[in-house]
Amino acid sequence: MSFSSLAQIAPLTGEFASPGSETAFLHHQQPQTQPLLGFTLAFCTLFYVAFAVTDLAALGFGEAFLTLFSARMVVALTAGACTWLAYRRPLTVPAMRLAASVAEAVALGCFMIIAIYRPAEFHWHAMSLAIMLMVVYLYIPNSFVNTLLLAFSSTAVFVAIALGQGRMNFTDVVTMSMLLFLTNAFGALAARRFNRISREEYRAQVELRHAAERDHLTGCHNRRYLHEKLMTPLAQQALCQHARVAVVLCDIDNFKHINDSHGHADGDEVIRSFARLLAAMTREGLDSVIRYGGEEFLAVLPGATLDEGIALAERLRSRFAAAATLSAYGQEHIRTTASFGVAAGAADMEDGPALRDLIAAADKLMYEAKRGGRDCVRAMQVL
Ligand SMILES: Nc1nc2c(ncn2[C@@H]2O[C@H](COP(=O)(O)OP(=O)(O)OP(=O)(O)O)[C@@H](O)[C@H]2O)c(=O)[nH]1
Repeated sequence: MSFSSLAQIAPLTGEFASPGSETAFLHHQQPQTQPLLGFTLAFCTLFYVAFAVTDLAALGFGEAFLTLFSARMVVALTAGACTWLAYRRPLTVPAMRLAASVAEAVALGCFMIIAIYRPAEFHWHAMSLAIMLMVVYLYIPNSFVNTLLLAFSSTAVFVAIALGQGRMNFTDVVTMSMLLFLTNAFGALAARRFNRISREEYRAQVELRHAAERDHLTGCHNRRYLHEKLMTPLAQQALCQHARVAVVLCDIDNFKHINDSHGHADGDEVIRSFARLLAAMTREGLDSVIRYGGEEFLAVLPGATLDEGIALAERLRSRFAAAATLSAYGQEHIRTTASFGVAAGAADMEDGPALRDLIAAADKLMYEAKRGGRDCVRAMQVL
């Protein structure tokens, strides 16, 4: 199944409907979103503090000014701490969202105090709130639901304060409420659009990577993946963490005969069923299964001993020989066998053999198995 069909985007939020896809996306975005959170909070904090000048102009120096200044300082400290965390610490996605939500809630909460202390300027406050809402919707990375809750609840509180103070006439309150509602509506639509576009872009990237690294017929990795992901010095270093490695090279027996007698479509079915068996018998996320040639497969088993490699090959051999593949049109059962070459060695960069040497050894062993009558396993420890 393709990633597109798995990773559906929810129409309401613009986020992936499946939590697994959403988490994978957020992890992928983390290196960009964390500095963005830090930058946006630092930038907004500067303005928040600078606007203390307007408190001074409106209230003069006194108790009310100092109260508002303290509120602005609380925002600066909270946002400052979150900025520091965003720049200095490798945050998890939930931690980053918590930091964003806390900073937003404190800033919007303190803004309500400012509105209460400066009731004569509600028109200006409404404009400031509209700008803050846009920042919340578009610049501070957070989940769509968190964003919506914070933005709508702060708007509701703000309108309630305006009504409670009774200094604005009814028409102004209605106009202001409608304008703020419009700000929220367009903010939410823009956030949803941004969510959708960034996820569609990510999905396209995953699909492209998948197409470049996978074999179309079986879904197994292809030779490009083997060379670019498993045989690089970096991959070899990662392999060294496992101390040892085994490889199993498998080749379906007399495959040309299957093609000749049943046709290529049935031949494809046999290849697919062998690939499914191999994928089911290897460890997901640790072993790599590669379609090495037409009817040849390679399994790379990090951490496996020679005996473990042989055990896997034997299990595969007996299961495949016993199983029958249903032909493409479901009319026949096709039976065949496979031959295996297993090579294992230490994954030590200095002294141990490289993956390339193990594959070459397994290849020779597989041909020995062919010469030995097929449907058998040949194995060797490569020092
Ligand atoms: N149906 C199908 N056939 C393929 C595919 N890739 C390669 N082949 C065929 O697989 C056959 C492999 O034949 P051979 O290399 O002679 O091997 P074999 O008949 O399995 O003989 P042994 O390996 O000696 O047991 C060739 O006829 C290829 O055309 C594929 O994707 N689908």
